[in-house]
Amino acid sequence: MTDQPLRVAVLGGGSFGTALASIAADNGARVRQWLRDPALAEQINREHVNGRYLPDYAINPAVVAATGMAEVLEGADLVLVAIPSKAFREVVRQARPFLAPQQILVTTTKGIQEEGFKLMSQILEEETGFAHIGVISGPNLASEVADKQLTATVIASDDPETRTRVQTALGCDYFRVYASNDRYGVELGGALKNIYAIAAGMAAALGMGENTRSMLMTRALAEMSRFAVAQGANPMTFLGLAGVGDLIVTCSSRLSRNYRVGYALGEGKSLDEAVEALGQVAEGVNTVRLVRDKARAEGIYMPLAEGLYQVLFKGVPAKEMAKMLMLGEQSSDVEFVLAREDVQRAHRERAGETGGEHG
Ligand SMILES: NC(=O)c1ccc[n+]([C@@H]2O[C@H](COP(=O)([O-])OP(=O)(O)OC[C@H]3O[C@@H](n4cnc5c(N)ncnc54)[C@H](O)[C@@H]3O)[C@@H](O)[C@H]2O)c1
Ligand SMILES: O=P(O)(O)OC[C@H](O)CO
Repeated sequence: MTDQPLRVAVLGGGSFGTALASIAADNGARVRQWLRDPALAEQINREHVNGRYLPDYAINPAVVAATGMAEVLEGADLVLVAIPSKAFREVVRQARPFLAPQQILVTTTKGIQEEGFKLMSQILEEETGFAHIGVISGPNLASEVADKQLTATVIASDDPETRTRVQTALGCDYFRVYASNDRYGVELGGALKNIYAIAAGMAAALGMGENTRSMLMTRALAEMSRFAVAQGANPMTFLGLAGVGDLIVTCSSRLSRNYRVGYALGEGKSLDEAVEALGQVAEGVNTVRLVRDKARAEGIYMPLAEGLYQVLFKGVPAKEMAKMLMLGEQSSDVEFVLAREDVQRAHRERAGETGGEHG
């Protein structure tokens, strides 16, 4: 009896979906990719290039693209869903009639659904009720993955079969796949870092230096962890690839779409102009609004998210906001070591002793 190759289906014809499809094919899987645009599907099949999203990289010729859900999903062992958050549920619903419970369903999408503040793996679970559900997230700029630059990612699932099958399907000599059982933390990290990538792009366009970038990234990590703890997630996950790893790459690279939107805003473009010039989805624009609203509703201190919200949606100039943030509370460096409340209490006590002298 011969071993059947793994059968992988990728939903989405964007840059990351395409890069992952090519890796799976490099590893010997039978790969089918679903996308909406018949001309792009034809180009992938004929020229082995995705001219719209990854024009400069060759795709493994074994990847077969198609616009029919049924033919792509038929017999698939592993389904990777790489669709922007706004269309994610709609596409999963389209796929649902062709899915089966033994399949492994994995999201790569770093975004949040507004209704119910749902992460994409929660949507996979709600729409299918299947047991094998996971999340891929990490410092993974798609064009670098397509260029076979040495890269690492995380597969997060509480299901060991999902973790090991994805590690086998995608792990190779240029792409390492580390495992986590904190699906919520890994997924939340991927969504939250997009907010701070916009801020980092903005800071770069305003000519701010390396100290500023380092402060921004580190305070972003503190803010992300604070939010995660409030949502019941394990903040330790943010020490890994899907937390600090992804934060570093997305806050440092012009290859990041979120960083580029921030950069355009820092150059004085309006949000509409910045998004239009990008021509792709920067998930952070929507995420900042959702996270800021949730933080306010739940009383979570998130000055960076609030400041960015004011710049993006309320017309506050980015430079003004940076100045205001520098005059905000000087709280604890690492809140797991020294609680923020302890710093605040010490300031209040000192102010009481000195009759309000600045602490
Ligand atoms: N691009 C990256 O570097 C990268 C890296 C890691 C993770 N991700 C995440 O993976 C997800 C997918 O990213 P991507 O870069 O592959 O693609 P993308 O976000 O640019 O778009 C994905 C694809 O979805 C399609 N699409 C959009 N709306 C649709 C709809 N209503 N119905 C059907 N298809 C629709 C687009 O046509 C495109 O082919 C993103 O949400 C992103 O957060 C991206
Ligand atoms: O292009 P972005 O900003 O969506 O970021 C891409 C990836 O998330 C980087 O890991």
